[in-house]
Amino acid sequence: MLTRPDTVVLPLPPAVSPDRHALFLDFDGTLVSLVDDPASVHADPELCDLLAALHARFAGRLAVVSGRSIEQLDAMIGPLARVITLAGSHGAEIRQDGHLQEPLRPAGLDAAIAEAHALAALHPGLIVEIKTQGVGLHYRMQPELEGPVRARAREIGATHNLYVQPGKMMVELRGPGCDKGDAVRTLTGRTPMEGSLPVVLGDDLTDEAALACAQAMGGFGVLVGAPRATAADYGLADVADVRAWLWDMAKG
Ligand SMILES: O=P(O)(O)OC[C@H]1O[C@H](O[C@H]2O[C@H](CO)[C@@H](O)[C@H](O)[C@H]2O)[C@H](O)[C@@H](O)[C@@H]1O
Repeated sequence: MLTRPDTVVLPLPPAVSPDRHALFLDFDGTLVSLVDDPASVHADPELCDLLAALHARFAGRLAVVSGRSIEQLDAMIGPLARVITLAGSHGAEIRQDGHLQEPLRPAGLDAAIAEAHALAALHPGLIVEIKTQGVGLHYRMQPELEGPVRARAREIGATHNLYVQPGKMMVELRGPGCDKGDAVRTLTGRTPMEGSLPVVLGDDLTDEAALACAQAMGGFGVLVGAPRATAADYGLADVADVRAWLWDMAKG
């Protein structure tokens, strides 16, 4: 539920404690800045150092919870991705201690990918992003395509029984039935996060389920970016502020 109206400037988050809290961090727009081409994103050395420091300080009570697939997170983050807990594909995939939990690939996904490519063939600025559980249509380079692309995505989703996931300058077709809040609930029910209060940082609509979950479980959510309707209690302005706040938490 979006409990905060879109005009409210949220306060800065309080400090969190490794003894009481678990950290759930969104990736794009929270840990790394948004760019035109989703395939060009990678975790820079400072971000890898930060995640490693948080993983150590919070004794494993850290997860990256992303709309990206775990396959993509592995490629973007590198070897450290094998060490930290990951929830990918908007909560559908979870990997912890080397154990991967993933649903079946959605039945209609290959047909949806073919239709996404057919649409992109008509619009050179449209990027098709193929993921293990979904397909994204990115119009950041041609924002005027938002209306028609979202309309076509709704048609493709209805035809192939796929959930239409809106995002920033993109829309995705993915398997239905899970969200990032489910991933937060699942992980906080397991060692080493069991009993911890979840703290969720995220910027996009897909993060709202996790932000609401954190608040409902006695933790809190932090919205990254400009004020908007949100379930988060706190806010940070941008990726640089997120990293600075997280470094403070990592150093204690
Ligand atoms: O949950 P996240 O980790 O934030 O993933 C959400 C989506 O992020 C990516 O798209 C966004 O970042 C792109 C690269 O900066 C940008 O071009 C795009 O406009 C943003 O929406 C990713 O490509 C998607 O697959 C994720 O679902």
